[in-house]
Amino acid sequence: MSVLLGCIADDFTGATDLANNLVRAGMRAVQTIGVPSAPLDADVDAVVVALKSRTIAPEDAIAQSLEALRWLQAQGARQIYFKYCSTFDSTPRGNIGPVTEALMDALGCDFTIATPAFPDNKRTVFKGYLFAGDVLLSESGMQNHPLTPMTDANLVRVMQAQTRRKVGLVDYGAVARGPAAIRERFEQLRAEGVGVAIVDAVSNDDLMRLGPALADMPLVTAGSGVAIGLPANFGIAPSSAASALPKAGGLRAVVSGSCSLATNRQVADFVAAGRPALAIDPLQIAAGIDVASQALEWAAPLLERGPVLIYSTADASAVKSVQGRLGVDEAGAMVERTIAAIARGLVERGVRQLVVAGGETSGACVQALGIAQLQIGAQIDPGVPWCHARSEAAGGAGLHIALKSGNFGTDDFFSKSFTSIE
Ligand SMILES: Nc1ncnc2c1ncn2[C@@H]1O[C@H](COP(=O)(O)OP(=O)(O)OP(=O)(O)O)[C@@H](O)[C@H]1O
Ligand SMILES: O=C(O)[C@@H](O)C(=O)CO
Repeated sequence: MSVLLGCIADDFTGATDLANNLVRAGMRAVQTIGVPSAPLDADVDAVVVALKSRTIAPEDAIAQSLEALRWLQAQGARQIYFKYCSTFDSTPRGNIGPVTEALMDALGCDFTIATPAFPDNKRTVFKGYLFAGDVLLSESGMQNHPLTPMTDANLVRVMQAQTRRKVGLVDYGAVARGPAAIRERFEQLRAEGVGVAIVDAVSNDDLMRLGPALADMPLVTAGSGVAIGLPANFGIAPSSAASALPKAGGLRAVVSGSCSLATNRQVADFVAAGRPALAIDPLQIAAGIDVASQALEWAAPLLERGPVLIYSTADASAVKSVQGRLGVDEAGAMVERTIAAIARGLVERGVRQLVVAGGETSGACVQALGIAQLQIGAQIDPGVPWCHARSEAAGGAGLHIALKSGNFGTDDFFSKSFTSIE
């Protein structure tokens, strides 16, 4: 079984986001948790290897990405896609630039693109400037991100600061004229010694015009948006069969460790609807209280009438205060461990439909659940599909799981997720 498109994603929810767009465009896709140790045993068109490499040391991100590349090549991948965040989360140290460069070297490729455009989630690129919603990236709140503050929206500058290859721009003029004009611009840039081209795109039509121009490129680097234009290059058309999953059953729950604005609204909406919800307090975890067991005891009698929500989600000032007392990394790790233990306990108690909010939180939960591979199903909201996976915590049985990026999803996401698979 040979895959067509081999993808490397720098975080878990981002991997699901990419796989979702591929499935919507007709590809059958699976997501692996880390680089598998054995050959793929699924008949699919695309594989997304999910790493947790966004904010680790650049040399570690390179090593993990190259290991993923080697595994994907061994599965026959004809084109490689490096997926990063639609808000281009990175610092001058990386990891977008260094990983791109290492993949280019390994593939012997002298030219690639970089575009985080994802119009379905209001990420657009114009004249090389990235917008999140109606404002420049650097005014969107991302300038205050604790790990990857994005203070410059000019992606040519941002990318140039993290790569030795020359960075150029395929601007909207070329993109609007279609694949031939885009290819012509690629050749012009290549002749000027450019190795990485930021590409403008403000709509899905732009991404569909970009797709054919990428058909012969060994490496594509992008957010998830560019993926919508690639399956057609392999003769694949959208089909609902690609997103078919086994029927969902079992108890329902949501766990959330995301403190993003969208997740805060989603928690408030769930609570306001009068549904059972329990907040967990990081300071109690730090005090040695067995918060996970208490949460599971609380949930047990409510699950039959579920869904229930267990969350550490809090607003920015509450998070800052906890971080001030416990330290940023320590607070994060403690909360992640606790939510992961809760997720495991819920599945051990019969939960088979689980929504997890937050990228880091999802990573911790998927690992605690003993999940190695996710089959991608139908979209709930842009960037977030239901997935199906075998889980050690379920005794090897399958469960449905949705991994939601912090800033994705409508306010009623937690309730509507479950009605969407009834
Ligand atoms: N109340 C809290 N106080 C301090 N830290 C918290 C609290 N709740 C969660 N955290 C930590 O904050 C981090 C949230 O990151 P996570 O990636 O899960 O969500 P996100 O940033 O909203 O999602 P994404 O990466 O998809 O945008 C985790 O490390 C989590 O453990
Ligand atoms: O591209 C995005 O915005 C998401 O898939 C993501 O990577 C969030 O961490």
